Amino acid sequence: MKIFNAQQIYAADKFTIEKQAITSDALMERAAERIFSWVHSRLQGAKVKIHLFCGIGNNGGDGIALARHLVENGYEIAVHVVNYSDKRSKDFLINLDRLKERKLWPEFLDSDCEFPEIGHEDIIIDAIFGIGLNRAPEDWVAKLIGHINDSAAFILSIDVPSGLFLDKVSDKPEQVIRANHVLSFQAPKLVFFLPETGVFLNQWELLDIGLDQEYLYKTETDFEFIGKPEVLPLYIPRLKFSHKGNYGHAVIVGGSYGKIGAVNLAARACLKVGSGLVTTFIPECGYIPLQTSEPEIMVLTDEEEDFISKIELPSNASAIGVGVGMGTHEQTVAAFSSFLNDTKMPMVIDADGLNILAENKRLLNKMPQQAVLTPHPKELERLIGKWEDDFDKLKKAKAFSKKYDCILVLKGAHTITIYDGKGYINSNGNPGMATAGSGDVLTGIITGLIAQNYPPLYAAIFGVYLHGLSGDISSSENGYEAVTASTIIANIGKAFMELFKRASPEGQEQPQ
Ligand SMILES: NC(=O)C1=CN([C@@H]2O[C@H](COP(=O)(O)OP(=O)(O)OC[C@H]3O[C@@H](n4cnc5c(N)ncnc54)[C@H](OP(=O)(O)O)[C@@H]3O)[C@@H](O)[C@H]2O)[C@@H](O)CC1
Ligand SMILES: Nc1ncnc2c1ncn2[C@@H]1O[C@H](COP(=O)(O)OP(=O)(O)O)[C@@H](O)[C@H]1O
Ligand SMILES: [K+]
Repeated sequence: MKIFNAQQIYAADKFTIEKQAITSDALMERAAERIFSWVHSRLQGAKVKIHLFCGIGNNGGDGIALARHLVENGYEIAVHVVNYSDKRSKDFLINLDRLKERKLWPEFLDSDCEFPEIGHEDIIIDAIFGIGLNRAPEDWVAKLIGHINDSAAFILSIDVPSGLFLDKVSDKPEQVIRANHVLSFQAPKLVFFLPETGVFLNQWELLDIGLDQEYLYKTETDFEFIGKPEVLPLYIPRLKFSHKGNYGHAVIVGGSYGKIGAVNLAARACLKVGSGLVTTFIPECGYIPLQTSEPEIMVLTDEEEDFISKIELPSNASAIGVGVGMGTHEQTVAAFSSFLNDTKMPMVIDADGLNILAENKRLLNKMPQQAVLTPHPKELERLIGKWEDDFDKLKKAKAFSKKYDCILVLKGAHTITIYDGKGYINSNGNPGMATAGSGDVLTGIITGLIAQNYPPLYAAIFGVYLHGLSGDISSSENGYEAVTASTIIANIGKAFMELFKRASPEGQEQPQ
């Protein structure tokens, strides 16, 4: 699903109005009707007090139009207009008049007003600012936002939490609404997924307001939200008359004394995503534990007991995952360096592989084309340097990916895969996955997919989704705390099965 920026949304709005020959007020009415039916289907006329805080632009207009629907359906409401500017939008004014025609007079709040009392069981509709926010709110508006946040009432934000910019991080977090739920129009916003801005909302949902589909389809975006519909077409089916030779030979290079487990996890993940053959290349000390615990996995060893000093691959290797648990011994650095000189095979680089690259930046130019790098935030910082905020991070990551022709997988709650100027934002996964070794599993998954001939970008996008889905199945069975890297591996099979379930008319999923 595409993630549009504010300019693109405004353009879609304009295009839709022209093509459908409707007024902008009709589009606002559509938006308000969608919000109303969402609220009404949940509250079912409950006698709960609803405070609507409405700005004077179109976001406020949505709120005012919603107020009319609520009052016509018997809800107990209080409408507070946050009068932060004289420049009221046309559709705000149209809807204000309609409200007044129904004998409902909003309370106007300004810089020297008293803020309304809000009970902790009340509901707040936040329609102060939408995607038009372009500067920090004035002091009194910021204080009002603080007052709303402190109320402990349930906050439903319209389109975006008010005070949240779409293209930068607010330097004053207390000036942003902390929404329990956001009803956003048509498409998700990038800010829902970044660590510094996503914290302002618990959940989000989309409301279809009928923006022109052709326009949305044709408009190229910088970011895409990756769910099941996006990953399914990437899947490569297994063929009846195939044999293990058709599914590639994945090699995991890594491990050091005390960290052989990382290789074990990555290699098991390679197998579980369907790699035909899996070999590990590890220091001698890992031979017996790995060979005895994982009969399906072949083991090659370094001459050194505790670390890697010279990397050698099986002759028919088809993809390499390098770096997990590898350490940064100087002989390992030398081995990795000459390995990069000699090998142009598809490669996933993680953990100490990334740390070695960051310490020896000249090696970056030796990476094979479209190498997949899977840094967590600290590793990313070592590679691309410090960033000012999450938007700057994305900009720097895109520049890095372009410079070195690599695919960057920025791991986090919403992992973002970057390539060719575009970001693919993963939709699933959970905090249970913040556990030792879950990144090693991801490295194995992506390596195992590339070994089977998935193009590296698709392997990264598909692999990240599959990893998140396996993590979600793990937590749904055992809770967040009990998710371990091994349970994620154990659920990869179920994750594949889940991918091929389709929704039945009743909304229950069935196998395809
Ligand atoms: N296609 C869609 O998705 C549809 C979207 N719709 C809705 O429209 C919303 C966008 O509406 P909007 O453009 O009127 O902007 P909004 O956020 O209400 O701000 C109002 C104005 O405030 C100003 N301003 C900015 N910052 C400020 C500040 N700190 N302090 C004071 N003033 C400030 C700035 O004007 P300026 O003063 O800069 O000229 C700005 O224009 C969108 O989020 C959605 O809810 C639907 O109605 C239907 C279809
Ligand atoms: N809060 C979270 N929500 C979703 N996924 C998460 C969360 N925290 C971590 N993960 C995922 O878990 C993995 C952790 O990777 P990493 O930090 O490299 O772990 P390790 O080094 O222990 O293997 C990443 O794929 C990341 O996206
Ligand atoms: K809002």
